[in-house]
Amino acid sequence: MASKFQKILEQATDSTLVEPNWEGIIACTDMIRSGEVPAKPSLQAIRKRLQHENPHVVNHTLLVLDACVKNCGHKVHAEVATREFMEDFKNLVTENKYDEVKNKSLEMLQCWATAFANKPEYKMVVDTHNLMKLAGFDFPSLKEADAMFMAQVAPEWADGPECYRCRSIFTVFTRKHHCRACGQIFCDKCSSREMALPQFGIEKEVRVCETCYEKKVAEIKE
Ligand SMILES: O=P(O)(O)O[C@@H]1[C@H](O)[C@H](OP(=O)(O)O)[C@@H](O)[C@H](O)[C@H]1O
Ligand SMILES: [Zn+2]
Ligand SMILES: [Zn+2]
Repeated sequence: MASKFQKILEQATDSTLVEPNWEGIIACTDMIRSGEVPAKPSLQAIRKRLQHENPHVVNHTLLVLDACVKNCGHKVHAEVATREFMEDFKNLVTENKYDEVKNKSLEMLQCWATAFANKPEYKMVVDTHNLMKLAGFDFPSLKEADAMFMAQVAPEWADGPECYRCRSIFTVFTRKHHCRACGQIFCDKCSSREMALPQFGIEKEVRVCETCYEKKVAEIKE
């Protein structure tokens, strides 16, 4: 499994990419979020990729990591909030010589530490942030989308025999699909819309259900 994830991760973080490979990034988060690959080996693959000597690879990997933290919930948070992961992540700021890598790492740590401020199970992230602040590292101010992330973390994908909205039973012809916003399971008819989810760091349009789509349209009209 991890090898399939490794392949997708390498495509999503290829050194020749001149802009984010959102298909690849979403494919990584979907594999973890759907449970197709276990979080632990996937985050170890990400952690290893963050040590790559090419700064472009590291920057693309940081985008994958940020999307995983914002979309895959506790199973990823638990892997990030470990001493080993935080030690490596801190080194991206203290050891990496590329400013783009340093700044992106500081921005991500700031967002996570803020989102995890009241979650003792992720104390390692908050402590790392505080220690680096005390050491004089200059953290950027939180982006609005990151503040939204603090309010709502993408829920785990639901499973079930029928569409959450119209209750039609899944068959070989009525396939299962998931809404990237609410994580519920739907038939194609009830989840044929697509939209970006900035609150989860997703800038590419992804599949969402009718309800989440209509909610977003209503918000924009307000
Ligand atoms: O098409 P299938 O072989 O049934 O596989 C489904 C697709 O991968 C769906 O992706 P999508 O939500 O992007 O459509 C995913 O949400 C379902 O969990 C999978 O069962
Ligand atoms: Zn339906
Ligand atoms: Zn939804």
